[in-house]
Amino acid sequence: MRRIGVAGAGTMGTGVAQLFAEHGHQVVLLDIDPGILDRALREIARTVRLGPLIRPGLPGRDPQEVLDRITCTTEPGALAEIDYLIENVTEDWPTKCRLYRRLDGICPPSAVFGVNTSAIPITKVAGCTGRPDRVVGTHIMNPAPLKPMVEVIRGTHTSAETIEHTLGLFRGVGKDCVVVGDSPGFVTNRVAMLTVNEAMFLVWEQVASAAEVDRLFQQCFGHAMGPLATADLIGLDTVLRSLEVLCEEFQDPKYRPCPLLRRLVYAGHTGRKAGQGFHSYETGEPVGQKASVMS
Ligand SMILES: NC(=O)c1ccc[n+]([C@@H]2O[C@H](COP(=O)([O-])OP(=O)(O)OC[C@H]3O[C@@H](n4cnc5c(N)ncnc54)[C@H](O)[C@@H]3O)[C@@H](O)[C@H]2O)c1
Repeated sequence: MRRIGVAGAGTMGTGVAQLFAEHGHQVVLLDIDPGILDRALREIARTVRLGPLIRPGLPGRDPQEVLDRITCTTEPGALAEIDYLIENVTEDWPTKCRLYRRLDGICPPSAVFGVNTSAIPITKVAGCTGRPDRVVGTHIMNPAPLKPMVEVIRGTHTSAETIEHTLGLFRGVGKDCVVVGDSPGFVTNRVAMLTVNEAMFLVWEQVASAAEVDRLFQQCFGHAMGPLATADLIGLDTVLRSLEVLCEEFQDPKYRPCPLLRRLVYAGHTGRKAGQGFHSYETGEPVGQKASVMS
């Protein structure tokens, strides 16, 4: 059993806290917003309760036992005794850098910092700390309790010991890992963000509707979800920020975000978490409706 600090209780932090608490770890869950922490606990209770339906074959768990392992806080000082941090705050460089500088002075020097970013280089994050050898990319897929693979990113200074420690931690919660080198977007998002952005341009140019684009990917290529439903699941605000990071880091306009993506984010239609993105989720399931801001 380890003490895991989880920073950020949004889409990713909620799933990461659940994953570690379900496997018997003590979790300290940090966010700046108490309302988001309350929502995270409600969501974890709901998902654990539905576990046997969502994950057939896996043992059912008692939601209260899982919740009892999670301590919520808005105070970074509560992470003073953790063994391992998994950071999932907003994909915004000043926000992440400020938090790493603060936590570097709070968390034990031996603690490893796992960076769950979509695109920011791990070596850049490590530069905000005095422990660059103990900073490693832990790109966890969404939803964290369900996806079997973690992309582990070795920054310039990440030590072999930190990589081994990280692989052991994730294997212990049932995840497989692939270790890759450092690059903006790593392997997965350097490719995936281009794909989802190009799919958005197809809708923007009225070549096809969002539902048609997704159906083609599902039925021609056998993908479980099309690129626009995937973008909705990630969160369109996070997709936009990730494309901006890729554009800035590579200085390559091929990553310029589609104007339709910006418009949806400005309208608050950030995808599944908002009930509306490229698809509508008001009934709990995508129906492939056109968002009004698209026309
Ligand atoms: N959504 C995905 O599918 C996905 C997948 C892998 C990685 N990521 C990465 O994970 C990170 C979080 O993404 P998300 O989708 O969960 O975003 P989100 O917007 O749902 O959640 C971010 C949370 O961070 C909190 N936060 C902001 N500043 C904070 C601070 N200083 N201290 C503590 N909490 C703070 C916010 O209140 C919010 O609850 C991003 O870096 C993103 O790129 C996202």
